[in-house]
Amino acid sequence: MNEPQDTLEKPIPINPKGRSKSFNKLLSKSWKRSTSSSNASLSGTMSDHKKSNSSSHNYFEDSKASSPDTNSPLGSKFSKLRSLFGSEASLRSGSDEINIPKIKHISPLAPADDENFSHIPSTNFPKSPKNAHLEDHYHPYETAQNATYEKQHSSSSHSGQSSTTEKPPSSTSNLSSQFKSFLHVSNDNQNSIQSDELSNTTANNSSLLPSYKNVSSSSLNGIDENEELDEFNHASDKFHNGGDRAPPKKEVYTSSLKESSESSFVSPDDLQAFPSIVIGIENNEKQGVGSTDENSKFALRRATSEPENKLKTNIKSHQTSLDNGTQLGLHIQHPKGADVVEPKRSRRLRNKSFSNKFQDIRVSPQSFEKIRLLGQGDVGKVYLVKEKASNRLYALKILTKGEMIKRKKIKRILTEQEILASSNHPFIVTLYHSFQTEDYLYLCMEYCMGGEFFRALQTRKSKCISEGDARFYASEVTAALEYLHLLGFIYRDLKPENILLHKSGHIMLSDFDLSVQANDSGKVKTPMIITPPSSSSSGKRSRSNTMIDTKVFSDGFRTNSFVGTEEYIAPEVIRGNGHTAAVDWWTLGILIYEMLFGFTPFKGSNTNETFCNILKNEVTFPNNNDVSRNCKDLIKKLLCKNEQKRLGSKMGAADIKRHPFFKKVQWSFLRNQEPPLIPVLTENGYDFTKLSKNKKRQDATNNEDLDGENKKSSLEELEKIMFQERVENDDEISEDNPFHDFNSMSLMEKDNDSLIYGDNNSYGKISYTPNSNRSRSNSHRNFFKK
Ligand SMILES: Nc1ncnc2c1ncn2[C@@H]1O[C@H](COP(=O)(O)OP(=O)(O)OP(=O)(O)O)[C@@H](O)[C@H]1O
Repeated sequence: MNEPQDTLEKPIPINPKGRSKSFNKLLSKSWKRSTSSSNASLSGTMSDHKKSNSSSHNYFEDSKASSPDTNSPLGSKFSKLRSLFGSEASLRSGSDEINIPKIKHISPLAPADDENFSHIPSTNFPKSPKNAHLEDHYHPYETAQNATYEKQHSSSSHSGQSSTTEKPPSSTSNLSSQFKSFLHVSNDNQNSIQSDELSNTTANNSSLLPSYKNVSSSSLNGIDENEELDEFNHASDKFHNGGDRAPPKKEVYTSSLKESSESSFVSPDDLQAFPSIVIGIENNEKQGVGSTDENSKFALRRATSEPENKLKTNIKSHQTSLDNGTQLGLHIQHPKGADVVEPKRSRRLRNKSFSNKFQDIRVSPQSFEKIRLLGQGDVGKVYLVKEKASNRLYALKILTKGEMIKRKKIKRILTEQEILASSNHPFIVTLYHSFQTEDYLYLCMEYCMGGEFFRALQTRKSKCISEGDARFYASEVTAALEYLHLLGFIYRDLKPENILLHKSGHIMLSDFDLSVQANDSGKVKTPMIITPPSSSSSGKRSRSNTMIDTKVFSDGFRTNSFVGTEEYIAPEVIRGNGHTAAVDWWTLGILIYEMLFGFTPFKGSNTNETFCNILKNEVTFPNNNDVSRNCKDLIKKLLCKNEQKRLGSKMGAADIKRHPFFKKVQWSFLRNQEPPLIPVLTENGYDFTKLSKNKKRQDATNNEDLDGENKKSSLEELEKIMFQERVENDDEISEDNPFHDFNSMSLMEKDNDSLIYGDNNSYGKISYTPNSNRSRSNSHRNFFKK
């Protein structure tokens, strides 16, 4: 059944310096060091932060201190905060991101073709030692193809990319309601088209793409791949030049919720949105944690969330497709109609775009019992906890308010909450509760038992995986990014550390604190439904290949922040000319490369060298015949330094999904794919928390002034407070509180699939076992060979 554990490599402890952190965090830290002499402990209660008033003050010296609201019963409470940050208004609007001038020193490393850096001779660029041993991969055919493809791409110019400055997160209500409405329609229609897709996919694929076979074998057949790539490049040309675009007026969903009755029509032919109705293999028996039954399949069920009135209006029109879905064995939440009792929502929550999913807070810190520390970031810790009442396991992220104020991370957490709360996607971690106390913010999320995908990679001998397995993870990441882009968010921090593994082995994107909301104009944007040109002589449009232009949601948006993770950062971010959602497609290219080869393509011996390589070097591939031409072509197109020619820059995810590398992927059924490996909690596994103990120790437990015992008791003291403080309800938070926009709320749970606590497990050690249900063609064996 499973291959023995000893085929796994013991992961090497991560050198804290070896693996780069999200870059914005590095910059904030160095900037902070040069501007502040704070000696306050980096984590702790607000009283700790009182001590650091003088140093914190530096950050807000331009702000006018607001006088304490002596009339307010909450005045005294917030005086603690005020003493730290002066004007809360300036805090809320203040950018917490470091602008590019901070790193302008690297600009001489920019490529010679960039007009800003044309004076730098290219010979001055140090060669990455990593790249030095690599085969220079300039296959004449590929080079020619790339040239043709890029020429084709560049022919359709980018208009409307005006420069806008990044603004604090605003309500996404317009966009979100439109999108949710869109998704709602698409979900239902999705059901009706899925059966068609099932029967048509093979036919369509075979008509569009000449060969439909195992990629590992097709990789040996250069001719087939050349044809596919030719076809893709040719189709791209037609596609991007408006070739066979569906007429937008008639078939495109054009409206927000307000016009639900007339606007809910979308031709089933034209939809291939990612459905939020969950399809999957039902796991009727609830699995206890610690079950090591690798044959168990877990459905990734999500409650669909729709405003009740919308559901009622559309019940009739969608009943048929819902029924069709049921026949197909899909999990569909049938609306309860008249029985629905409106749950209580605070006034503030009612104004939020995600208010249909959440109700007033139902839990408090005391509702949870700490099991263990899962990890920690700059301003907080993530604990594995069990909810006392239900025995369910969750990951509870606890962030220290004072620390967030000092590090100007308030905007970050608001964005993170907004994204987690707005999302309803199988590959994005579910937020169950969020709340705040006097000193802390809490995000209670789905516990991703498999931990970081990065750790799973570390257990491979060569730290890499087979192409088939890389395709699996890349397709799930693409779907998650597509969804985020549709919501109007740019993720900006894709890397294996931020991809968590669900107990089922599917991915879960997490850590959205570097994300940005691209559509802050309040303008409702219209998703374009596009049908790519058919290669068949009949010219009949293929329904399974119909795509949505996700780029429309961030059109015209550019932001100048310097964010990302060193080895994953896109050239346009380094150049500082602003960047768009295309940065996410760059990072996807780096991720696929790292999955395949075990290292990133531009890593240098120091930050400057890495940036230089990113700006100057073309991606090269090790002499590795295991990787197909299609795969290399995809990576090259994603790692195109010119963001306007980069794959994904025209239609967003639709561009990527059409690439021949993904030709076998059935995008609507990603959740039904068998993951290459299943995480298992077992005493024979690895304790990754211990491995990463050097990572980001920023808190009181790392205070050099404390010895071992004192550190321990200091942490225990803090944890006591974290799990004891009283929840502050939304209405208790005054408007001048910097955390006013952080909602205390609970998900309206219809279907909670969280793990149940079992006390026979330490929850400390994880191993990854091959999925015996994954077919041979999915090459899980290769995964474990590596
Ligand atoms: N839902 C979850 N399930 C399981 N483990 C999690 C979950 N969320 C976070 N973790 C673990 O906690 C660690 C810290 O999470 P966090 O979101 O703070 O990310 P970070 O990037 O390390 O920190 P930062 O907040 O500074 O970005 C992660 O690296 C991960 O190992």
